Amino acid sequence: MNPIIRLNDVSKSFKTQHVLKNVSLDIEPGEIYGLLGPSGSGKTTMIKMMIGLELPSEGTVTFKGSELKARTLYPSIGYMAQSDALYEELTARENLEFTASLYGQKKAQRKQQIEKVMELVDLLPHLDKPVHQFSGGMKRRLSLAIALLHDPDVLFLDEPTVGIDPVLRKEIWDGFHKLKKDGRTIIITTHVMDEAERCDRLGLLQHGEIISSDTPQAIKASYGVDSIENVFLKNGGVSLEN
Ligand SMILES: Nc1ncnc2c1ncn2[C@@H]1O[C@H](COP(=O)(O)OP(=O)(O)OP(=O)(O)O)[C@@H](O)[C@H]1O
Repeated sequence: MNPIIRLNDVSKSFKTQHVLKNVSLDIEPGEIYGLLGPSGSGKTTMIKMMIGLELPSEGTVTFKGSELKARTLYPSIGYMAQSDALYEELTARENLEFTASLYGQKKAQRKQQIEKVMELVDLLPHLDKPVHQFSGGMKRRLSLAIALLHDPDVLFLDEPTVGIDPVLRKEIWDGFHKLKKDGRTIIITTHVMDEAERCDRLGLLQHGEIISSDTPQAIKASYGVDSIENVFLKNGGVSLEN
């Protein structure tokens, strides 16, 4: 099977700072792939390169076997950035309507799709509330709903559950697993250990390098530790959740 995304010997520098070094990675269709690493290890940079928002300094990135092209890429991906890009004065519905109009969704289809994604993130009762009245966690969930609105087959989620309590986080993860069952591919960055364990495979980033890319079980077994956190500690790193 061809990978959805392939990073081939990718390095990225900002001026003299080498953020990623010789990263090679395949993301397979239908998997939930987690990028895990300490703050500043390059997770966001890597996601941005996968969707063409940053260019590699060296190496290549391909999407479904071809070089990245906005025209083919953007209709099939959903991206949730680390900071919410919401219109605070508008209601949740108006924010969603605006995005749906950019994707050219028909009015009849829009209403149903808006309700479906708001249900998934447990915000349906707040559809007509202005966004400035939302809590931080509600804004994250609305951003996630926006990323899902055009039914993309590949989702890039940069710390989607920051500020979301554990109960709701579990519900959102149940939603991710439903999307996966539907055949979607999900690439997600996280600092949270219980989320890491819910991924099919993990890429562990440390000092700009992928130190491991495998299932959580296989990674723990190869380091002889009982938690992913301990893989970093054993590798001379720091705790991830502080
Ligand atoms: N546009 C940029 N210009 C200069 N430096 C940048 C730029 N984007 C990222 N960096 C630097 O690259 C490094 C990696 O940043 P990145 O945001 O990818 O890390 P991260 O692992 O996602 O961190 P966090 O978990 O804190 O979000 C950081 O030192 C950051 O300051």
